[in-house]
Amino acid sequence: MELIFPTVIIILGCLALFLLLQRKNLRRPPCIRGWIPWIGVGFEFGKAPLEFIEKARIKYGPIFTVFAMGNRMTFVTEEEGINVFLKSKKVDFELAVQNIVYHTASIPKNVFLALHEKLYIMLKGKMGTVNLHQFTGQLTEELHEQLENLGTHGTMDLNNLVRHLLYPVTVNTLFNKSWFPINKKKIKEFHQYFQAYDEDFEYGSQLPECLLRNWSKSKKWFLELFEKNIPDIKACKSAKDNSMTLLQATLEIVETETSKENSPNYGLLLLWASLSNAVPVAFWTLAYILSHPDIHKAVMEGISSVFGKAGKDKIKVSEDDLEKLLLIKWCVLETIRLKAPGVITRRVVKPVEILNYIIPSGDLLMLSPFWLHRNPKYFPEPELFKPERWKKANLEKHSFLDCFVAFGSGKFQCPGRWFALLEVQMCVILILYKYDCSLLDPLPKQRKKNIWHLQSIFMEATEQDSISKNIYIFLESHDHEYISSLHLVGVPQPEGQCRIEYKQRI
Ligand code: HEM
Repeated sequence: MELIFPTVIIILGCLALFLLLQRKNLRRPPCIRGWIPWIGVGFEFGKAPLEFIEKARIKYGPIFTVFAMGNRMTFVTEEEGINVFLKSKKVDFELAVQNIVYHTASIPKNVFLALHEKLYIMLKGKMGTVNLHQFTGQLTEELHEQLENLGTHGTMDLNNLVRHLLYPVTVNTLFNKSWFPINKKKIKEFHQYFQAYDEDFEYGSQLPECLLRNWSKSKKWFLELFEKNIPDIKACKSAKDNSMTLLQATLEIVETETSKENSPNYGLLLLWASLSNAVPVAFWTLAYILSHPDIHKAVMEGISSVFGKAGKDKIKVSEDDLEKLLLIKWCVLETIRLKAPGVITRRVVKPVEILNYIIPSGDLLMLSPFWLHRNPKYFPEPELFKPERWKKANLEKHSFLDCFVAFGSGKFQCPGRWFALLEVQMCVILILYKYDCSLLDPLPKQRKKNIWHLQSIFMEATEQDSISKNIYIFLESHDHEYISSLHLVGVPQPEGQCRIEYKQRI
C-alpha cells in the first residue's frame, strides 16, 4: 500500500509531463527524427541531403524539422517562412555559422563573434558597387597574363582551364600580387590541396578532424603557407596609392582587435570564400553558353560589337563595356540561379511563429536557394537556362529577381557578390574574345557525393576508434544505395570531365 501511492503519483506526474510536451510539440512543425538517439536521421539525410529535403517537403508540407547529429534543422520553403528567415530579428547568422567557422578554419567562437561585424563591413565596402571599378584594371591584366599560358590552341577539361585562370587571378587581385605560386610543382600542390579542402568542407564543418585525414592535411598545409607568408603579404602595399588589398585589410583588423595568431586562419577562410563559389560559377556559365548555340551566337555578336574583330590586342574591359554586354551578365546570373547553394542557415534566438507553428529557440532555420530557384511559382520553367528572364530584374539599381537568394540575404548577404559577378563576366568575355571555343562533351551533371566517399572517410578511421567502425559497418550495409547527395554548402562542381576545344581567333 505504501508503495502504490508514490507509484501512482509518479505515473500521474509522467502523464502530465507527457501531455505538456505533447501540447508544446503540437505547435511545432512535423519532425523527422528517426529512432537512433542523437544521430536521428543523420545517415539518411547525410547520404542525399537535397533529395531528402525535397521529399520531406512533398510529404510534410512547407515547413518541417529534420533531427540529425544532435541538431534540429527546421526547413522553410514558402513565403511566410522565407520572410521570417530573411527579415526576422529572432534569427541570427553569426550564431548559425560560428561552429562551421570553428571546425573549418579553427577560429575560436569568441574571436569570430567579436570580429565578425567589423570584418563584414570592411569586406562589403571594399567589394561594394561604388568601389568595384578599382578591380576592373587589375582583373583584365591578370586574366590576359593567365590566358597567355593557354597558347594559340588546345583541348582541355573546361573545369581545369577555369581553375588555372581564376585561382591566380583571384588570389593576385584580392590577396597580393605575386603571392600565388609560379613554380609548376607548387601550383599543382596548391590546386590539389585547395580541391581536397573544398571537396570535404561540408564534412569538415561537422565531423571531428581526426576522421578526415586528407582534409585535415590540406587545412594544415594552407595554415602553414599563410603563417610563412603573412609578413610578406603585409609588407607589400600597392606602389600606386599605398592602398590595401582585401587580405591586408582583413589582417589589419584581426591583428589590431585580437592577436597575430588568428591571421593564418582568417587567410584560409577568405581564400575559401573567394574561390569556392566563383570558380565553379565561371565553369558553369561557359558550359551553359557553349552548349546553347543560339545564346553562344548572340554572346559572340555582342562581344564583336563592343570590341571589334578579334586580334592580338590585349583589350581593356571597362564598366561601360560591361553595361553594353547585358546578355553576358544575364547568363552569369541565370547560371547562379540554377547552380545555387543547397542551403543557407540562421539560428533561432527567440521562439518564432511561422504558419501557426512555433519554432523553438536553438533550432537552425534552413532555406534552400537550390530548391527555391526551382519553384515554378517564382521562376517559370525553372529547369531551363533562360538568361532573358533577367530582363525583368532592376540590375541598374543593383537588385536581383524576387526570390533569388543565391547570395543569401539580409544583414550579412554575401559581401563578395559584386566582385564575383564582375570577375566571372570578365573571364567569359576575355576567353570568348580571344578564342573560338566549342565543347567536346555534353553539359555535365553536377557532382554527386556518394556513399562510397563517406564510407572511405570512415574506413580510414576505423583503425582509430570503434564509433567510426560502427558507422563504417552501417554504411557498408547500405552500399547498394548508391545514392547521390547533391552538395548542401555552396555552388556544386561538375561531375566528370567536360572538354573544351579552343583556337585563337584572328
Ligand atoms: C557566385 C559566387 C558566390 C556565391 C554564390 C556566394 C554565396 C554566398 C552565400 C550564400 C553566403 C552566405 C550569406 C547568407 O547566409 O546570407 C556568402 C557569404 C560570404 N561570401 Fe560569398 N558567394 C560568392 C562569391 C564570393 C566571393 C568572390 C567572395 C570574395 C571574398 C565571397 C565572400 C564571402 C564572405 C566573406 C562571406 C561571409 C559573410 C559573413 O561572414 O557575414 N563570396 N556567400
